[in-house]
This record gives sequence, C-alpha cells and structure tokens, in this order.
Amino acid sequence: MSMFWKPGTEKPQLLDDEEGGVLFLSSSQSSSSSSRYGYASMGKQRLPVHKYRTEILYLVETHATTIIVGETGSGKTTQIPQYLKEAGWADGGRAIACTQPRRLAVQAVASRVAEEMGVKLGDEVGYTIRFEDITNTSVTMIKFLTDGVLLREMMDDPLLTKYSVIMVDEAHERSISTDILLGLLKKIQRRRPDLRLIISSATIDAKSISAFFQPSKRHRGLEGQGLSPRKEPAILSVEGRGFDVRIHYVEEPIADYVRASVSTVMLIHEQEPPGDILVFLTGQDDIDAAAQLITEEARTVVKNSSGLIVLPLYSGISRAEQELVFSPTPRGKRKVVISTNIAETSVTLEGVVYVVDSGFSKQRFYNPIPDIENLVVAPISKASARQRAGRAGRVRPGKCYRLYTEEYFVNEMSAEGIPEIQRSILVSCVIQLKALGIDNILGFDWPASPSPDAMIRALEVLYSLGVLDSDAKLTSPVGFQVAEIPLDPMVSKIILSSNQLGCSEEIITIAAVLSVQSIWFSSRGAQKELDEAKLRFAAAEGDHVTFLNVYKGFLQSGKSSQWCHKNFINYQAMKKVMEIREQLRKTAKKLGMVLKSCDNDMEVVRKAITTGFFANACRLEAYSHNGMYKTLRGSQEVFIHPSSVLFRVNPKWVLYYSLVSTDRRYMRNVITIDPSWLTEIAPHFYHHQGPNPATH
Ligand SMILES: Nc1ncnc2c1ncn2[C@@H]1O[C@H](COP(=O)(O)OP(=O)(O)OP(=O)(O)O)[C@@H](O)[C@H]1O
Repeated sequence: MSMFWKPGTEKPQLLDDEEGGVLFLSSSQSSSSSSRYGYASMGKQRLPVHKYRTEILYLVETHATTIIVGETGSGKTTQIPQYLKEAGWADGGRAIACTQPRRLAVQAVASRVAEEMGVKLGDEVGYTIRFEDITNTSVTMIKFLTDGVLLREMMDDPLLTKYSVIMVDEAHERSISTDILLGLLKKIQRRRPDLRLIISSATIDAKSISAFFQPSKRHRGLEGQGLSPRKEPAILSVEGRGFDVRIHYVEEPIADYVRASVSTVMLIHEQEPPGDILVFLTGQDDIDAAAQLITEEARTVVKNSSGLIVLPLYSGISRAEQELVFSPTPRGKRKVVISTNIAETSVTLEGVVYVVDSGFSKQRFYNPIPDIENLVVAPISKASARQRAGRAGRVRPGKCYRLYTEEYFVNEMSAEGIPEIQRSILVSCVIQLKALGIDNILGFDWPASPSPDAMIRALEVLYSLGVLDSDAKLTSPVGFQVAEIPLDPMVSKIILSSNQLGCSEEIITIAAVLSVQSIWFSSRGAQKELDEAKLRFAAAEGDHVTFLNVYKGFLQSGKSSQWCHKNFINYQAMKKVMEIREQLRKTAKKLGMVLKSCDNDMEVVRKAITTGFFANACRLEAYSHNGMYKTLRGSQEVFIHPSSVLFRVNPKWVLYYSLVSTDRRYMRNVITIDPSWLTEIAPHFYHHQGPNPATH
C-alpha cells in the first residue's frame, strides 16, 4: 500500500487548540545528558509541573477542589502525589489516593513513583486493582488505584476517611466509575471539609468540570469559617511540555487502517532513526492481524528484519508479556508495541519515539429499548488523539503518524467522546449506588445524566434477580451480598445460589474463568489446532462445563505450563483464574458461605447459572437451518458464537453469558438448559414480564 504523508500545519499547541500542527512546541528541555536513547529521562525538576509546585500546594491547601490541566508528559501523575506527600498530606496515618481509569496505568505509574522515591513498591507507594492489592495499610502513603476500586472502598468507608487528598487523574476519559466517583466525591466534600480533591487531565474541559463542582446556593456561605477551604474550584493550567511531537497526517483517507498501520511501521523502520514504535489499533483481532503482517513483511521485505520485536498490548495479555512491553529494548533492536487504548493515557513506554494512530477504538454502545449492548469499532475523539500523540515525546522528541487527514481531524473529529455512562448497561452502576445508600438514582448529581430508559432497564434486571425490592431498595441479605462481591451482579447472584445448590466450588471456578479475557491460547493460523484442542475438553452441556473440564485437567497436570501449551490453553490466564478463584473463595467465606463441590452433578451447576442468567434464555427457531435462536425476552435474533463448543450443535434451549455484535448478534459462553427451570427459578420474570417458556 502506498501512502503519502503530510506534516501537520506547524504552530504551537495551546491548551484549547484543536488545530493540527506541531503539538506542544517547546522548550529548552530537549537538551540533556546522554542516556540509553541519547536523551536522559528528564530529572524531576525539569518537568513542566515542577515550576508550579508551590502554586499547586497553595491551591490544594486553600481550595476544596483544584482542577489541573497540563499537557501529556508534563508530570501531573507522577509528581503531584509526591509534592503532596512532601508537604505533609500523608502525615498522621493519612494517605493520598490517585485514581486511574485503567489497571495498566495504575500498575505502571505506581512502579515509576516507587522507583523515583527509591522505595519498595507496596510500602510507601502502593497500588490496588481488582483482585490485586499491593499496599500496606500502616505504611502506604501514596496509593494508586482504579476509580472502580475506590468506589468499592466506599462500601466499607463511605467518607473515605483514610485519604486526605484524592486525585482523580485522566478525568477526561469519563469512565462510568469516574462519573460516579465525581458525583459521590462532591457529596463527601460537604461532610468532610478537610478532604481535598484534584481533578487532572491533559485534555479535559476544565470549565465544565469546574461548573459541576461549584457549590450550590444551599451549600455556599461557609467559606472562610474556621479552616474551611474555598468551595469554588481552582483551575490551574500547567504550561509547557517535555519534548516536541511532530504530527503527520495522511494526505488521502485510507480504506484499511490495519494494513496502513503495518505499512507505516515498515516505513518508519526503514527510514527513521532508532526508537520504538507504539501503534494504536482497536482490539485483539486487528492487533494479532497487524502483528502477523509485520512479522511476515519484516521477514520477506526488509533486509534488517532481525531488528524488529513485535509485542501486542491488550487487557488479556499475561503479566510476562506485559513486562516485555515495559522492559528496555535491547541495543540494536526496535520494539513495535501494538496496543488497544489501554496504553492511551498515563503510560510512559520509555523507548517510544513514534506513535501510529489508527483513529479508531472499540467502544460500547448500549441501546436500552431492545436491551442490546454492542462493542463497535468507532472513530476516536480529538482528546484521545492528543493522548495517543502524547505517548511519544516523553523522554525525547517524537513523531506521531495519524492515519487520517488533517482536514478530518480539524473539522470532523469530535472534541470529546461520549461519557461511558451514556452508552452502557447500568446494572453494576445502580447496585453500587444502592449499596452506598443512594436511593434516588435518577436524582443523583451526575456530571452527565444517564438515559432514564437505561436506568429503568437496570432497575428491572436487579428487581428480577431479587437484588432490589419493589421499593427499589437492596434486599436483605441477597441484595447486600450481591453488592459485596466485586463482579457483575448476575455472576455474583450465581455464586450466592450455588451455596444452596451445593456447587459453590464449581461456580466459583466458572466465575473466575469468566473474569479473565480468555483461557484459550489464540494464535493466528492455528485455528484448526485450537478447535481440536477444545474438543478434548468440550462438554455437551456447553462452555461453562467445558471450563470446569479445563480447570480439572490443569490441576491434574500439576498446573503445568507444558500441559497448557500442548492443549492451547493460556497458562498465564489459568494462573490468573487460580488467583481470582482464591479471592472469590475468601469473599464467599466472609459472606458465610460453606464451600462445597457437587461432584460432577452438572445439572445443579446449570441450574445455579440459570438463577443469574435466566433473562438470557433463548430458543432455537423451529425451522431454522442456519442456527438462528430467538431470545425469550424481546425475540431478538441471535446465533451461537463460533468460539463456543455448542457452535453447530445448536441445542434447543440455551442461556448465554454475553452478546457480541458483528455481522450478527452472537451469544458467547453458552449452556444448555431445561426450559422448565425458567419458570421454576424465575416465575416472577417468566409469568409476569416475558413469554412463558411452557407455552412455546
Ligand atoms: N516509566 C518511566 N520511564 C521513564 N520516564 C518516565 C516514566 N514515567 C514517567 N516518566 C517521565 O516523567 C514524565 C511525566 O510523566 P507523568 O505520567 O507524570 O506525566 P503526566 O503529565 O501525568 O502525563 P499524562 O497526561 O500523559 O498522563 C514523562 O514525560 C517522562 O519524561
């Protein structure tokens, strides 16, 4: 594929500037002593944020909320928590929290800050993500965590009393958890005048966040009394950035962004000086495809192919693969990291000089009326594009190749993405708020209001699960217990039911497997071998029971990595399953469950699954020759996904775990059921709300 590149219109980047051009023209900072890459990582004092240290500390001291906007790489995430600690905000047993929307960023920045401070990760500096807590309550002063984990902490400590300052970083991402957190923190502030909030990002609309945190008339008037800070939020712009990032656009729109990104990587490899390449694609499929094409091209076309190390980066990869991405590039080699948007914010990959931005990411879109959530490949926003470009230029000057035209960037790309809360299923969000005592969810002070239809849908689902009562309050004990388990409420519900049905060991294993991306090792070109390996474990009852067979085999092999390799099973994913399983067993015991195995009685296992997923029941269409099912609720046409062991088997009655839409709506992770279970387990749902399976 031949592509023509055009440098962006050169002009210094201002904070609100949405033009193309050289991003962030600066600065005297690009001359420094030598390092592995010929440029040293900037000393802490040389980061743009350093000049603002006193001002930041003053604003935090005197304002309840401080909004800090500073270019990518200016030092917000790694430096501000350290300034706060040095200024005494972590004295007296208190801690400073810094939230991130993504687990990868939490781990990466915590490691970096611990390294800068010369402390062991997990002591003064630690992190917590779901199922992984690397902190020590008595000594951790700076804690990085996902915004979702901070919400969970509120269930035990609603006013978050152990934190003196909470920094909500990368707030522009507007994940569901960030939005809930912002609403709740605003409430907490009224009860805790000593708490300080920092909202930070490179690409946030500071004015609208500031408007959200303006005190209402009712709560004004307390300022200046005693030690109360000012309630009006302060806004600080951190000017300047590390190194130049030169932006290039394609001259003409391109048709195939995977092939175009491969050509761009090869072009950089042939023509540009040393430096790693970070490519942003959308998901595992196109990342694997691009990795394969780059490896092939490097072998056949480029003479110095031995210099390329191609590494994928998406949420399902193993810890070992993740470590390779962050480890230094061997001398004489060039790493090509091909990533989803998990590396879009906060992350510094030290060797990266070149960024290739496809202009797309996978995004959720939920439509509450047919109740369908689609994961679709959609254009990114300008804010994302700027974050992606900002992954270059962190330790030396860089270049960003955008696989879209400058005209498109300037005139058509939206400034910011749609907040996740306005395009997702809200079941987990509703139960969390309920567990925190927020009863009037529609009246909650949202930074962006979710759709009432999606809310109602979520309330209906929770009511049908027996988690909420007819007054929309959490039921006792089921509702409170479901809220306590850090999983999707439907999965939490099946764990609870397994207690009565005597199959909790099996259901906890299934829940752990459903929490990892995939336990199968998918490798391009080896689909046939993978399918054959699956057949060795395939159970006629479906995927969940197949997972149990894999788990049993793994234990019998002595948890062997060779066994996994031979059977196309992802060893790292299985290790994660073991870890999650242990965590879930602890939670279950805390809830008073007695863990029991049903010894191969797969009927009770399927019944337990039905107690959470009865709403996902489907029936094979009577005269369907192409495997078409219809959902009992809503009569949607759905098909069994080719990755399921029931693909082409097409049993009459099934339940699915999730739906994905591509050319068709596919059910993933499917089990067979007996339709009489539906009226037995969920009579309220099938007698009053939906079609009665008995009449089919
Ligand atoms: N792991 C690392 N290795 C080398 N340098 C790093 C690392 N992490 C951070 N840095 C240096 O510190 C700088 C500031 O990083 P930091 O994450 O604090 O910036 P930021 O303003 O929060 O950026 P962003 O908005 O992109 O998250 C980087 O540009 C880089 O120079």
